[in-house]
Amino acid sequence: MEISHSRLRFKPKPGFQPRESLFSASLHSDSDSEICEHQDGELNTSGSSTGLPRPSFFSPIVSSEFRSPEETDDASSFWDSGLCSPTPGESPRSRHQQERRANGTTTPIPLNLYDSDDGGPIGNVPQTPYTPPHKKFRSLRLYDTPHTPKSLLQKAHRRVTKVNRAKLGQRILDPRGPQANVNPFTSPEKCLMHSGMKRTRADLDSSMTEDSMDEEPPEDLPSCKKLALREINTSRYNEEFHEVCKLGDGEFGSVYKCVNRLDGCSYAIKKSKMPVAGSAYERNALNEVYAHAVLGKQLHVVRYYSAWAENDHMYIQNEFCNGGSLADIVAEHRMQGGTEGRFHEADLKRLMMHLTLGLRYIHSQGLVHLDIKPGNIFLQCTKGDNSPIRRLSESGHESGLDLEIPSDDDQMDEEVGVIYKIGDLGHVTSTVHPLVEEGDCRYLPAEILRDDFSHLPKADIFSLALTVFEAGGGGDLPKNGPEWHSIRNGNLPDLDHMPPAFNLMLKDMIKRVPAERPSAVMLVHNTALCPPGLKSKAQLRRELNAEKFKNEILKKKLEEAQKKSPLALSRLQMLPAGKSRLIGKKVNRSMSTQLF
Ligand SMILES: Nc1ncnc2c1ncn2[C@@H]1O[C@H](COP(=O)(O)OP(=O)(O)OP(=O)(O)O)[C@@H](O)[C@H]1O
Repeated sequence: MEISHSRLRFKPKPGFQPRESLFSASLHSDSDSEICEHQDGELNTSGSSTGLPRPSFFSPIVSSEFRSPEETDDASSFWDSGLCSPTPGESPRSRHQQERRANGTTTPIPLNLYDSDDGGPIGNVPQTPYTPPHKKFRSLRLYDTPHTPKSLLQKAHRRVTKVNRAKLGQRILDPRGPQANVNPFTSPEKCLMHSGMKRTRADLDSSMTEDSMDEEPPEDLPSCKKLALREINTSRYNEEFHEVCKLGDGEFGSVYKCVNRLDGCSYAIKKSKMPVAGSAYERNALNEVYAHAVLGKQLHVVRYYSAWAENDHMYIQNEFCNGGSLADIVAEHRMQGGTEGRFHEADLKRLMMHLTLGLRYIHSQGLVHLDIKPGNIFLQCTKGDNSPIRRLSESGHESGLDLEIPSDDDQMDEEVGVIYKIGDLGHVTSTVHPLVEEGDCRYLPAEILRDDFSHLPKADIFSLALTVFEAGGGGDLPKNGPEWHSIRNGNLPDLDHMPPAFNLMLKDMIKRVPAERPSAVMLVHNTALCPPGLKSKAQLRRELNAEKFKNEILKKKLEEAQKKSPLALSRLQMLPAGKSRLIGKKVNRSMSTQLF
């Protein structure tokens, strides 16, 4: 199977005009916005290989006239980094994908294209040059996110009051356009609460489809179109956070450890490397925010606090994971080599269980992650040693089978040791109407490349197996070639330090036929992860509660019986169990006998 070709699926609307060429009309000629359409609405962007020019509507061009020096630097460093071509008209994402593909680190990405800004009809964008965000827009922020600290809400409220409450009120009630985003991943109930009106799952699902994203919403429903980021620019980063250090760089953003000036807690704040407002990245960045807002409440998913747009950059405030990423640990292990160069049995089982619980939660919300890999797994080390490596080798070697099975209701403070968390939700999509952007090809199952999205949760299961295999010392995973295909045909070498049941479970998880792979729910109960007799704290707590409940019921029954007939009961209580009467058994009524 050929796995390195590039396709971008695109459904042009009648009267389509590339947005970038519209808002940067003063800077670029029309030739920049040439689009080459193939049959079936497929666009070929790999201009170099086909001789076809690339489309320009992904170009994240923001007029430098309107950028601050800092922004200009950020943008130019992005160009310099080689992640994106400064050539007008070239898609930064497609260019990056080409590079990753050249390095063999990714597979073709059938990216569904929309208007880069609001997913809606592009033709209704006023044909005026791009104007910088007006001051009054600063007062609008993503204040309705579930985890925004109260103080920020109050602060935002105060600012709103200062600006002009009456005017803003008019804006919020303005029927012409959206005043707050509608999260496409929220459940119908939440959306109902948000909108104050009834919406069915079908309504919501349809809001995720390509076509409906381009349609005008019905009059009585809140618009699913997005507020452009530049409309909700605010200034929070320096005002509310003290930047401690850079934690790392990703494809789209840099992540910084920051301390909130008010609550004194550390957070990981991801800042997009380049201005995303109006670019192809805006959709991706918003997708990550939507997913985090819906999923960030589970112990094994990196927690989300808030997100905002600042200088057209996207900022996402997440839980700070003090143990770094699993990829860092795997890299360290490799350097150590030998038997030290891998997770030991207990650690590997723990890793598998935590990630399975995270996936079980994500899948239960009707969503899939689609980019499970060591680089997207983060470690939280609680109580004591902050060094995950030391902690891991200690628990693996000395404490034997240190397996606890945390459940959703387990509290963080009860956990000692390492907690694994699923992060980087940029690829998350709905299972009902998926908009699939493929993740890292090393962890990707073959069916995704065939555009078979009928069992998306099983794609996560496949990636999880390979992630665990790598952490268990399975070695570098192939990016393509015969080995890549061999794994997709169900051939995974055994991890020699793991029991046969565990190796069998990994093999089940990578089965060729996705439907035959176990679900996350099944994995949680797999005896290879949860041996019989080994009960989690939560399980023990549940059983204890059930016994307490039974006791309460028995007590009540006893009290009632005592009230009804205290004498009879006391007699009964005195009788030995199983025997009603010792004297006069065969006589219908008791008789008193006179001895003298
Ligand atoms: N919550 C976090 N806590 C601690 N460190 C983090 C956190 N999130 C990210 N990092 C660090 O920042 C680096 C980059 O983050 P991340 O991978 O999420 O960025 P990205 O732009 O989404 O990358 P990509 O899309 O290429 O996977 C990570 O490798 C990790 O070291």
